[in-house]
Amino acid sequence: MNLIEIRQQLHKIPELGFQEFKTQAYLLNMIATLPQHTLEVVTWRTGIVVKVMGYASEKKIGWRTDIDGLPITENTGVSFASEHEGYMHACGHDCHMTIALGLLKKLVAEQPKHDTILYFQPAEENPGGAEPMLAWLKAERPDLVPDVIFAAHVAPEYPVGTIATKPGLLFANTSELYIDITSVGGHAAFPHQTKDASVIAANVLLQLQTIVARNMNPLDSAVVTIGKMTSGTVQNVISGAARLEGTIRTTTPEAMTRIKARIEAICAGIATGFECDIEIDYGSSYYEVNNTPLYAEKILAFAERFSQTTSYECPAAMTGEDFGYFLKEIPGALFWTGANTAYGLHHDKMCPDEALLDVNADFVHAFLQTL
Ligand SMILES: CC(=O)N[C@@H](CCC[C@H](N)C(=O)O)C(=O)O
Repeated sequence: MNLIEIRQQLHKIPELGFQEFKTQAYLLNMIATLPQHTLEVVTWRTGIVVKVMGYASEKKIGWRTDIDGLPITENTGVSFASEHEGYMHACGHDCHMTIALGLLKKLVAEQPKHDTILYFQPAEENPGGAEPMLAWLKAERPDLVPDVIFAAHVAPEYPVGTIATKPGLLFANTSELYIDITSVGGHAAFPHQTKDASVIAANVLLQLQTIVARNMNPLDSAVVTIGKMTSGTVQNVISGAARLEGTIRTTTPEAMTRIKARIEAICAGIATGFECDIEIDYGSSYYEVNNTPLYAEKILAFAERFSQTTSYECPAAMTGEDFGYFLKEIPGALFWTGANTAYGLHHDKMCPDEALLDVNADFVHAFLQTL
């Protein structure tokens, strides 16, 4: 089966974090079709670790792919659209898995010098699979912890063959943010008997906007975004409950701590002022993706030499990636790879150019041999 067919089959079965049962079964089946004499395959929850034994190994080289989808209803119109209503591979993880399978096929066909370990990691979007997967590896299978590790992420805005990364910080620290307001609802005509949760939520939303504008050094980038706000039930009832859902992004862990302290102070002040109850939950948080300079530079230099790619030293972005937890403990780097699609990540029409699959399987295979 060629890589385009594999990607299209994976695209049909997106599943949420730690529920990637069909995806895991599909990947295990594909891995089972390969000659097994150099392979060791182990599973961890819905993830898979595949070790390819090197012929004269002096180190363990890791390649990580994420495997989960998003709760988005697909609107691409492609013939191989998601068969799971309400779910979509809108962040390119179907492409990431296919590149990893293409890489594995090459490693089996041509045994590498060094042990090469592929990590099919669940739950990148939510709630985060990298941190618990690495903890399990360290506790139960330290022999499968790599000495160096790499990963790629599709980049809609770049042409296929563009390999973009940078030394140091590439992606932000992230934290989800959920704020629940509980107050007193009632009849729309008797506001004096209520404490309107919609008005309180509006105050919280506006005061949150002061954090980046007034509490952060303008030379430090940060984001506080509320992406979803819900309140009330019907037009003539004053709401007694509201919920704000968002995300925080920072370029340092210290800035994340500062922002959270400000959110808590603002919510405490509003709760006192409006006589209501406000609960904050930070959901899942990811550590920054901080590339080891040596390896980011190696990727860029190799992409410049390799016949199918060009290199671009890109700026950091406020996206998040739980691959940051691997890089917190293990040297390595993540790079963007061009996907040439008009729609951005997490868009319901995001549709990567499948030419990227073979280019990246070839590129990653050739790059890992240089280490
Ligand atoms: C590459 C990418 O788009 N990553 C996601 C990671 C989500 C982190 C978490 N669920 C959050 O929303 O904070 C991103 O949104 O950057």
